[in-house]
Amino acid sequence: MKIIETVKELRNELKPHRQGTIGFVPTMGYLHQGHLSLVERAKQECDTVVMSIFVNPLQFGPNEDLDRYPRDLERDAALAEAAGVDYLFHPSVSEMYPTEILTQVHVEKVTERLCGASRPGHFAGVTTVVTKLFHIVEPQRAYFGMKDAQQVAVIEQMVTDLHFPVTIVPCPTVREADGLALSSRNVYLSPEEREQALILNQSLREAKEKWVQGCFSHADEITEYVRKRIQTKPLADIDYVETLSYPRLEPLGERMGERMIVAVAVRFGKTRLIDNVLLDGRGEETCSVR
Ligand SMILES: Nc1ncnc2c1ncn2[C@@H]1O[C@H](COP(=O)(O)OP(=O)(O)OP(=O)(O)O)[C@@H](O)[C@H]1O
Ligand SMILES: CC(C)(CO)[C@@H](O)C(=O)[O-]
Ligand code: BAL
Repeated sequence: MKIIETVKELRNELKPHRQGTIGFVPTMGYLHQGHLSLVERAKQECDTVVMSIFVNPLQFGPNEDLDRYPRDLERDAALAEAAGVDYLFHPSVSEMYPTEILTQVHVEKVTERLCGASRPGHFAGVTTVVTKLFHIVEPQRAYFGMKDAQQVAVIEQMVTDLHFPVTIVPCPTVREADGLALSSRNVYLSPEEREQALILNQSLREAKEKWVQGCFSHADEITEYVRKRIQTKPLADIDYVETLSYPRLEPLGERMGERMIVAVAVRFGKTRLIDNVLLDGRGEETCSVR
């Protein structure tokens, strides 16, 4: 595996690989099995696998955890290499943003709710950096986790609207044995917070079971069920619980959608965790976006 820090060098290195399929796994590092599952899938489908590790300042709000976001390049490089990554792109902030950036990519509507509402500017930061990365790597396939289901919907929309020649491959959320979705931010949790955070997956799973059994008559009932279950945990500070259509992420209110997502963001102390479940009759594992 080669570790590359500049755009120029990566473009040069990738030239001979352009005959085959290039698969791309963008990340912010501090790798875990969730990231590695994306690499595994890319290895199955592509000739060359590029992973980026870049903690993108543009997608963090002024009071968010940019400075304390966990970083460990040495450990990440060992994990990426063992997983079979061919090129690890790890640019500096000045390499990615050499001058003040005056061009940004904004996706409308699908960015209005959920994390788009609670993290203003976040998705413009994501779509802008992903556009830059796509232009640098020029992958045929790019791999994203459904833990960030809104991110998948937003990037799919961008790629469709702007004719990016890349296929977005959504991959299932990888969880700990007890159900907690793997996240780099889990390292911030105290043992007590971690224990109480299990309510996210528990309440979403229960909601899915009840939905399958026909216990809910409309979307708002599902939201209320999950909200009440999460509220039983004293350390849980709810940012949002919503049941929306997927991938358009439109409110359903007193209706049911054919394909819905129940998405949650909850703070435990200073740590904000997200999780979701798709209600589409086909199970979360299918997770195609369209
Ligand atoms: N548990 C997981 N299962 C599958 N994919 C995941 C998981 N966690 C993250 N990913 C995916 O890995 C890619 C990089 O995500 P990122 O580096 O932000 O990791 P993260 O652990 O989600 O970090 P954080 O939760 O702190 O935002 C994204 O496509 C994300 O959806
Ligand atoms: C896609 C991404 C790497 C863009 O910075 C980030 O949002 C992430 O890690 O999900
Ligand atoms: N996984 C999304 C990146 C972020 O939280 O900023």
